[in-house]
Amino acid sequence: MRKQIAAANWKMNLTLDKAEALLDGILSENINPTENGQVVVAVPFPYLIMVNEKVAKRKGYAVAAQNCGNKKSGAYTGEVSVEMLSSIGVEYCIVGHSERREYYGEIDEILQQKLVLCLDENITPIFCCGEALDVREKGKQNDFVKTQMEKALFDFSASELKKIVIAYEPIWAIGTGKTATSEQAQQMHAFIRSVLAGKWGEDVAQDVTILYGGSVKASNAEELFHSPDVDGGLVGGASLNAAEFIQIIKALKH
Ligand SMILES: O=C[C@H](O)COP(=O)(O)O
Repeated sequence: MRKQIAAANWKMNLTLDKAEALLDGILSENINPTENGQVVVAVPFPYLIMVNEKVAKRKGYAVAAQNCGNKKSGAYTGEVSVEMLSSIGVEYCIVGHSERREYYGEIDEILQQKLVLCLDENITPIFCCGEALDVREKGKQNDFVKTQMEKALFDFSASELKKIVIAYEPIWAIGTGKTATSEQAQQMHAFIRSVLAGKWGEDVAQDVTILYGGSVKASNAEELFHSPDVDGGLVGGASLNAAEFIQIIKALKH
């Protein structure tokens, strides 16, 4: 079975004391994900070391950055390089979240540079794609997501592509409480997998973990995650509550 991932994205929330308390709460239940299961906690840069120290001891848990610089190193004030992330033990990095695309002007070329740097440093990128409401209302969501994939992913070889996790996050479902139905999620995930198969072949497509993100919560996680092409979730708001996120971890396919 492909890797099944419950990924928390804390976004720009929590002070250090609250971040520590939340993490301790998440770790308190001692859930060991199955062989194919992985819990990833994507936290603000200042908390990466603290979180990594706690999760490194736990099988099946890993820390993620929410972003990284698109240059290797140098005079880029305020940026954090992939090499720095790697040097402190970060294993995953979110790339191309819609909030980065929308508020920080991250265009496809920048995202592709970040993906290359992550793969060079053996950090698993979680590449986000997904359409806005107006695109879905026009029925153009498949074309839109395929174009995002073509622009950011299509230059990679099959072996590189297999190291990337994809997160489908319809923008209209992020932080809105309006979750895609499990049918909508499954349809898009199957479509994404068919795009991967068309470019790299069916075997490669079957190996790629595709997460769903957008108002995942304890009450809908199991239904979403049990769709055949949904391999877990990238969870924002509900990951800020330990009890909710623990239920989401438990909802991963076994
Ligand atoms: O990265 C997470 C997504 O943006 C989903 O956020 P949300 O669960 O608050 O809707």
